[in-house]
Amino acid sequence: MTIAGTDSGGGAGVAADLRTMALAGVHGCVAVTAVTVQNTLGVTGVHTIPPETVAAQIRVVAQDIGLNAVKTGMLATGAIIDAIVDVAAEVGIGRDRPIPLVVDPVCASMHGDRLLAVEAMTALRERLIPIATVVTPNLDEVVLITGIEVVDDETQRAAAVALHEMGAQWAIVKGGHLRSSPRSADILYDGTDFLRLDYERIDTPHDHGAGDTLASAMTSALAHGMSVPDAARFAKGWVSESIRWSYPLGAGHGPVNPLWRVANY
Ligand SMILES: Nc1ncnc2c1ncn2[C@@H]1O[C@H](COP(=O)(O)OP(=O)(O)O)[C@@H](O)[C@H]1O
Ligand SMILES: Cc1ncc(COP(=O)(O)OP(=O)(O)O)c(N)n1
Repeated sequence: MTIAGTDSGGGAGVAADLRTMALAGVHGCVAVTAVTVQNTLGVTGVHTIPPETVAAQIRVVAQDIGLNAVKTGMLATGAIIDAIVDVAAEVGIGRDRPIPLVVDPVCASMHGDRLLAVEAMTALRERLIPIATVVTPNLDEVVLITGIEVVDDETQRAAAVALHEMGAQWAIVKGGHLRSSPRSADILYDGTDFLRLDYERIDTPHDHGAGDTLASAMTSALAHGMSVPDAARFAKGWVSESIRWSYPLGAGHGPVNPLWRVANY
């Protein structure tokens, strides 16, 4: 299941998650948190869904279809986070529970449009991250959550340690925004070992939805029963090729393209 917002441009959020989940061989269910008015140039409107409706979407799917793994994306408000954390305890989602939880702590779009209210940062830090099986921030989110500015490998590792100490079972600090590096390397940490997930940096402005695609590929792999390190390796390869095959849609940042798996270009 993806618990996330919609993107009218179809590049990020629920649309990106469902594309990847389908191609990765799992049936994706949806709990919508917000409707965004969005294209490749940015977000111009947000309409949030009532927290009890978000919780109800999760509950009815858990009770009927069942859940093998869950991912969160744009959550919009602290009240929505509180509702998700409460229903997660009720149906068994989260670390040390039967259903693994991947938390992509989406705070803003790549254009700087706020997707999580400032008041929600405390609930994110103190309630959601502590129940995450894996948390997957980009570097802007790392600063907002931990106060650590990542500039190199050492600070990237320090951020992963801080997120683990906040309660996440595993932390992946994504290096996509570390443009000074010729590689695009993410660091995975479980409290003991660091795993570096390294890939060439692909030179394209069309990377909209990359973070969602990484997290939903990882969620799909966890739903198939893979371990977290194997799921992270799978997701890294998946998102890298999706960026390679991204396309120039609209006047801004076009979407990444998980259809590389099936399309004959
Ligand atoms: N230009 C790029 N080339 C290769 N991989 C990239 C590139 N940009 C981002 N990635 C990878 O895509 C994933 C999403 O990263 P990032 O862009 O930092 O997240 P977000 O979309 O949340 O801002 C990470 O695995 C990151 O390393
Ligand atoms: C509805 C919605 N959810 C998430 C995002 C951010 O997506 P992300 O994959 O982090 O990609 P970029 O914003 O970096 O393209 C979004 N924009 N909209």
